[in-house]
Amino acid sequence: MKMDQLKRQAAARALEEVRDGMQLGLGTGSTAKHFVELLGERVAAGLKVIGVPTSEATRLDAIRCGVPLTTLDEIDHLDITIDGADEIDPELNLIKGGGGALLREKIVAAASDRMIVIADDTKWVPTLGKFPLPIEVIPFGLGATRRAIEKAFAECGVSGQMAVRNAKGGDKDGHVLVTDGGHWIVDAKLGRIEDPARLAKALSVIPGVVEHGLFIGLASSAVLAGGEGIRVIERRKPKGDWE
Ligand SMILES: O=C(CO)[C@H](O)[C@H](O)COP(=O)(O)O
Repeated sequence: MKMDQLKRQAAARALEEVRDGMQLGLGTGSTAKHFVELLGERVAAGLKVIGVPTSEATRLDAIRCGVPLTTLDEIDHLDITIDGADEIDPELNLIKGGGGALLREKIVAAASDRMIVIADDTKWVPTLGKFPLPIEVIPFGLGATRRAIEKAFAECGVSGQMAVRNAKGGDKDGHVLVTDGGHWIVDAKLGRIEDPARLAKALSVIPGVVEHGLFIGLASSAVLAGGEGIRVIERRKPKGDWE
C-alpha cells in the first residue's frame, strides 16, 4: 500500500475519536492534511467542531475544507490535538518539526487535553535521533546560540552536524526558511538520542532557542498505519509526566 494511503488511514482512525462540540488542535504536514480533509467532510455532513491550526499552511487547508477556526485567545482549552510526527519512540516521545511548524505545534499540543499522533509506521523507532532534530532559533546571535547548543549536546552525550534549514520550492528556494513565527530552524544530525527528556530540558534553557522538536510527555496515543493494519499505542504515563 502506498505511504499516502497509510497516512490517510491513520487520519481516518483518529477521526473516530472526534465528537460533536469538540475543540480541536489541527496539526501540520501531509498526514495532518489528510485529517483536515476528512474532518471537512464530516463538518459538511453536520459535525459541529472548531479548530486551532498549528501553521499558516494548515489554516489555509482548514478554510479550503470548510473547518471553522478559532484561536487560543478565544477559547480556554482544546479537547484533542491531532498531528503527525517525524519519529515516535515506545514512550511516545516525538521528534517533530520536519514541516517547520514545531513552535505552534507544541503550544497547541500543550493546550490540549489529549494529543493523538497519526503516522505511517515507518515513523516508529526504538530510539529517537535518526531524523535530524529541528531547533527553532532567533537569527540574532546565532553563532553564540550554536555554541550553547553544542555545549548542551556534549552534556547530554550527543553530537552531530548542524545546518540552518533552507526553504524548498518556489521563489524562496535556496533561501533560509523563515518560520511562521519569523525565526530560523537549525537541523541537528544526532543519530541517536539516548535521553531525550534530558536533552529537551538542556535545549529549553538556551536564550536563543525559541523551541525544539522534542515533544516529551505530550502525546497521549499514536495511531500507526502499516501494511499489517492499524496499531493504536496508548501512553502509559499521564500527560506532562516526563521525569
Ligand atoms: O512536525 C511536523 C511539521 O512541523 C509534521 O507533523 C511532521 O514533519 C510529519 O509530517 P508528515 O505527516 O508530512 O510526514
